[in-house]
Parts: sequence; structure tokens; C-alpha cells
Amino acid sequence: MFARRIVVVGTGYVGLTTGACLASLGHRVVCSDVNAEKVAELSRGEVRIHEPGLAELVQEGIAAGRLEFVVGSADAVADAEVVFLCVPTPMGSGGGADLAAVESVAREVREVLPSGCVLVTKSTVPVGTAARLRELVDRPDVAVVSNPEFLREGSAVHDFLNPDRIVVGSDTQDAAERVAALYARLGAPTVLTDAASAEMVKYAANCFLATKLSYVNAIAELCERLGADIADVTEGMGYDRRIGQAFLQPGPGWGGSCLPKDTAALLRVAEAVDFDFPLLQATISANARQRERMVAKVEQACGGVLDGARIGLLGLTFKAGTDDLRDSPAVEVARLLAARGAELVAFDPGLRGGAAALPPEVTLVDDPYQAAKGAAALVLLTEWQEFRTLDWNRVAQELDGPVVVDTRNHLDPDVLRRAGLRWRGVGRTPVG
Ligand SMILES: NC(=O)c1ccc[n+]([C@@H]2O[C@H](COP(=O)([O-])OP(=O)(O)OC[C@H]3O[C@@H](n4cnc5c(N)ncnc54)[C@H](O)[C@@H]3O)[C@@H](O)[C@H]2O)c1
Ligand SMILES: O=c1ccn([C@@H]2O[C@H](COP(=O)(O)OP(=O)(O)O[C@H]3O[C@H](CO)[C@@H](O)[C@H](O)[C@H]3O)[C@@H](O)[C@H]2O)c(=O)[nH]1
Repeated sequence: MFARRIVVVGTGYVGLTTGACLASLGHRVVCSDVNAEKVAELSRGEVRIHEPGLAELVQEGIAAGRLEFVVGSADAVADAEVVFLCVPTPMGSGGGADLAAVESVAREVREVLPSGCVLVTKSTVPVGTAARLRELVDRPDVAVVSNPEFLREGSAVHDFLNPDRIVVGSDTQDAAERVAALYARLGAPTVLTDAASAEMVKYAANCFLATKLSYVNAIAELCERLGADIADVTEGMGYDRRIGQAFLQPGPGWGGSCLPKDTAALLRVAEAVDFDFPLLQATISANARQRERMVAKVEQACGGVLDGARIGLLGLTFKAGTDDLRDSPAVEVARLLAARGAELVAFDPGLRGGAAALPPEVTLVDDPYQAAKGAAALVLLTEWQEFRTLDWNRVAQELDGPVVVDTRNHLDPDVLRRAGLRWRGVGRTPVG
């Protein structure tokens, strides 16, 4: 089925990907945003975020007349069949999801939504939000559907077009089926359920992933203390199909715009219904400890003195393949190092054009060798592919102290050893 007209509200990672991908599937899509400058750029086919294939899809959609961008939502929804809400739901004070943007759009459009239209939450929203929106919109002729999104930043287009599953929930079966039909060409397994269950799937999945990572980071620490090797341990675990190889890489802790806020939000949801959730609490607190652990590793690598030490940082984004610094563990480690008096010089391939949200103590430079220059230690915080192939002899010449702390186990310790460098990883025996 091809919808006559789809409106996507919010043109961030999720909204822009949704709009461009649905247009590429043949739907007619209007994307709206409050940011007039962004709308003007997107209308010219200019995409600021770093997402492979997204700019091309946007340009193709515009050229085919299937994709347009407008400011404000009220006019845009006037003849919509389906309206996707893709606005932010950040962590509010107290940890719960802040639904101000979702509710503000719902209020903006409630009176102008055409009869028979479906209002869809694609933003990550707590269980009960669809029910709350039904009350807020107060239109028996408009159905509310939950259709959570599972794409990852850095592979957003690929993930949207090749989903592991589509989840659609509504208390109006027909509306859920209409939304599911938009994705029919993707051939993905589809879970049709009620709204509360669909909303829960999203949190349950993200919190499970976060728990898997906190667990693997704890096992890595144990490996370090017991002389076992986390790379071999996770490989051995991962062949068990019930566990799987994915999401088993230890690191400086998990971050990004989703896992931290979603774990905090589920904890709040649980509290609200008097459910004690020590497992999720431990997942979160172990993650905070992981960042401290990385700082302790760097301190040890610098001979126990961080105050006044110059430290080079490789990577600041929350993972490779994105320019996103939101809740980045790398930035948090940098902050903690700066608080201990370290002087920080950082290079990140995703931030070549600069970055707005860096702690003032971090100086951003344009190449990795400048980050290494005169440093007491070099610390890899984000797993960019190009870090593997640095000229390590040159790095060794630039460094003041011959040590690399690899918080992602991303580098080949033997290559570094041959360049005369000491390597310190996570959950593995130090080399050199
Ligand atoms: N980023 C991800 O990888 C990802 C994946 C799955 C789900 N999500 C969820 O999707 C939602 C959006 O996340 P994002 O990362 O795309 O956010 P984002 O910050 O990248 O983009 C949000 C966009 O919404 C716009 N906006 C804000 N208020 C608006 C309003 N009232 N009307 C119209 N536009 C408005 C902003 O200008 C911005 O362009 C969140 O709930 C998030 O949890 C994100
Ligand atoms: O083996 C791993 C995998 C990930 N990470 C870290 O975990 C965090 C999250 O990574 P990832 O899940 O790839 O990033 P996101 O793009 O934030 O995607 C998550 O959050 C999105 C927003 O809800 C969901 O849609 C995705 O399914 C979910 O994977 C990052 O700091 C990664 O470095 C590790 O440390 N080790």
C-alpha cells in the first residue's frame, strides 16, 4: 500500500532517516521541523549529520517530488494519512523521559488532523504515552499508534531499510495494520501488538543491550584481575547462539543519545509502579564506574600523576561512524581527566569541522600526530577504523611517554610493541 501522504515531525537522526527512507519506498513524505535554518538546508538537499547514504536519499526524494521539508506542523498535517512523531524525548530532571516536544506537537496538530488519520509515536516514549496522547488529542476519529525505531546512529539508513523487526502497537487494530503496511516492502518480521507492549519493547531492548555491555565490561575487569583474556572469552561466549557475538565489545562504558536516557527512563517507569529494579540500577552504576576505571588506567599509565600531565586523546564521539557527542563516554572520560588536572589534546575523524559541545579543557586538533605530540600517554576512546593504520613509529616519535591506553581493545598490541610502545587494553594482559 502507498500512503497518500505521510508527515514526519522532527528531522533529526530518526525523523530525517524515516522521511527519506519512506520516500525511497515510494511514499509521498513531508518532513516538518521547528528549526527553519535546518528546513532551508534540507530543502536544498544539504544534510549536516554524518549518516552514510542519507544525503543521497534526501536528494533523490526531493528530485522525484516525493520528499519536501516545511517549518511547523499544523499546515503540513492538513491532508496527512499518517503522522510520525520523531521529536526528542530527552532525559528530564529526575531521570524520566521529557515528553514536552511530543505533547507540544500533539497540541499543535490535534485540531487540524484530518479524520481517519493515524498519529504515530516513533520517538522513544514511556509505556502509557499512546494512551495519554489519545486523551490529549481527544479525537475518536484519529488513532494513536506506537511504532518504535531501532536504528543505530552511523548506520541509520541501512538499519531502517533492513530492520531485524518492525514493531507496531495500537489499541486500534486497523490503524496498526495500516502503519505496518507502510513497511511491507522491507519484508521484515512484524510484531503487531497493543500500544503499551510496543512502547515496552523499545525500552526492554535498549536496557537489555545496556545490561549486556555492563556485564561484559565487568567480565573484562575480572579477566584483568585473573589473567584471562576478554577477547577470547567473548569469542567463546559468542558462538553460543543464545548469546551471539554482537554487543560484546568492552569499552569505556556505553553512551550515546539513547542507552543512557532510556535506562534512566525505564528505572523511573518502574519506580512509578513500585517495582524495585536492582538489576537495571546496577547496569547504570557499573557504567559510571567503567569511566572511572578508564581514568585510573590512564593515571597508572602516566606513572600515577595526572595533574599537569599532557594526554593525547584519539576519539571523542560516543562510537565510531558518527559525529554525535551526546552522552559520549569519551567526553566523560575527558572531563574526569581534566578534573584531575590533565591537559587534553584530542583528535576525532568525525569532528574535522570542529565541535560545539566540548569541555573547555579539551583542545581539538586536526590530525592524530598532533594529539600525540609531547603527550605522557595516548588514550584511544573511540574505535575509528583509521586509528588501526596510524604510522605508529611516527606516533612513538611524537609521544613523550611511550604508552597507549586502548579503552576499546581496538589496536594490534604487536604493531605497537614493534614501534617501541607499551599497550594497555581492557581485560587483556598489558603488552610492553
Ligand atoms: N538517534 C537515534 O539513534 C535514535 C534511534 C531510535 C529512536 N530514537 C528516538 O527518536 C527520537 C528522536 O531522536 P533523534 O536522535 O532523531 O533526535 P534529534 O535531536 O536528532 O532530532 C530531533 C529533531 O526534532 C526537531 N524538533 C524538536 N521539537 C520539535 C517540534 N516541537 N516540532 C517539530 N520538530 C521539532 C528538532 O529541531 C530536531 O531536528 C527520540 O525519542 C529518541 O530517543 C533515536
Ligand atoms: O559491543 C559494543 C557495542 C556498543 N558499545 C557502546 O554502546 C553504545 C551504544 O552503541 P549503539 O547501540 O551502536 O549506538 P546507538 O546508535 O545509540 O543505538 C542504540 O540506541 C538506539 C536509540 O534507541 C537504538 O535504536 C539502537 O537499536 C541501539 O543499538 C556506544 O557508546 C558504543 O560504543 C560498546 O561499548 N560495545
